[in-house]
Amino acid sequence: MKIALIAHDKKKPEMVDFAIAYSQVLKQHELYATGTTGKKVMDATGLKVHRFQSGPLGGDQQIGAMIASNEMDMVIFLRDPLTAQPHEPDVNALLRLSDVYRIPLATNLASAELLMHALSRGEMHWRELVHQRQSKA
Ligand SMILES: O=C(CO)COP(=O)(O)O
Repeated sequence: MKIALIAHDKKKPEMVDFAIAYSQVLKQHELYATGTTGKKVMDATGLKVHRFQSGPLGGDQQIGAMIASNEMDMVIFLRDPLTAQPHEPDVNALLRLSDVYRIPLATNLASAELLMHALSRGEMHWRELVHQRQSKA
């Protein structure tokens, strides 16, 4: 599965703790991230992460583009609901596209943990069926 990891600045420590706690699950998947989040996760865990631009410089949009081509299977986006972001339209676009394409999306730590448990129980296999159907179309 392709999993996107994104965290706003005040949520980055939470993302790092999350990635450490679930590194055994995450290491079995292809990880993508916005620039700074990806660097922090890689430095803390040693996990391989494909890094896009930083969020304010277009990283959310790059991940959004993957969602729009059905190439992203899960999004963990620890967003900060208490701080205004200069790139709010990009953030909203990413959340919107996740809903358009029915991509499992967690916007806080509690939901992110539920998605990790679902992933380890094999409850995300339906995404492979989506990919198979797409490649036949
Ligand atoms: O701003 C972000 C998401 O909207 C995150 O970007 P960074 O990971 O580069 O800080």
